Amino acid sequence: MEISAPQFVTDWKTGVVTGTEVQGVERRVSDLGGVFADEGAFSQLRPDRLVYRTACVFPVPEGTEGGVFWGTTFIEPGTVGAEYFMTKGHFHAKADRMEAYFTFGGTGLLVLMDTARNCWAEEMTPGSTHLIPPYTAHRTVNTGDDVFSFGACWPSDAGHDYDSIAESGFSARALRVDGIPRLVPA
Ligand SMILES: O=P(O)(O)OC[C@H]1O[C@](O)(CO)[C@@H](O)[C@@H]1O
Ligand SMILES: [Fe+2]
Repeated sequence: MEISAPQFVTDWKTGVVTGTEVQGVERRVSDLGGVFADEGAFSQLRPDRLVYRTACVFPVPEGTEGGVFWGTTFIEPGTVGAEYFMTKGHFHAKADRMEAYFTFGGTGLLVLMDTARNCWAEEMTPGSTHLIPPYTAHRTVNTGDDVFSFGACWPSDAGHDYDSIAESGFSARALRVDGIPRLVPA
C-alpha cells in the first residue's frame, strides 16, 4: 500500500506553512481603526504598516460541520502608545466552538474574555499550548521585540464574530507598564 508524503509541513520554529495552498489576511494599521486605546499615538503610525498576517490551510469550505482549519498568525513587534500590537480578536459566530493555539516563536499573551466580560490572560512562549473555551472571545498580543508566531486549529463551522468586539471591546488591555506586560482594566 502506498505511503505518501505529508499533505503540508509546518516549521515548528517559525510557523511557516509549505506544501499546500496557503491563504491569509494581512492586517495593517489602516485596517485597525478603533482597536487601540491611544488614538493620538495610532494616528502617528504609517497607515500601510503591517501589524499581523495569517497563513491558513482551509481543506473544506467555511461553514462545513465537522472540519477543521489550520493556520499560523504572525504579529509584528510594536506598540501604539503603551499598548502592544495585537489581533482584532473575536468570539466565534458559533460561540460554543473551541479553538487550540500553540506558540512557535516570540512571546505574547492570549487575552480571553467570557460573555460576562470577565477578562484574563495566558502567557504564550514557544511550545505553550492553549485551549480556548467555548463562548470566549480571544485576542493575541505580541509582548516581545521579535515577530510573535503561533498556530491555530479551529472548527470549520466556527466563523468569526468581530462585531461584538468592535462594539464593546475587551474589558482589559495588554499594556507595557514600567517595561513589563500587564493586563489593565479598559
Ligand atoms: O481573526 P483575528 O481576531 O483578526 O485574529 C487572527 C487569528 O484568529 C484566527 O482567525 C483564527 O480564529 C486566525 O486567523 C488567527 O489565529
Ligand atoms: Fe478564533
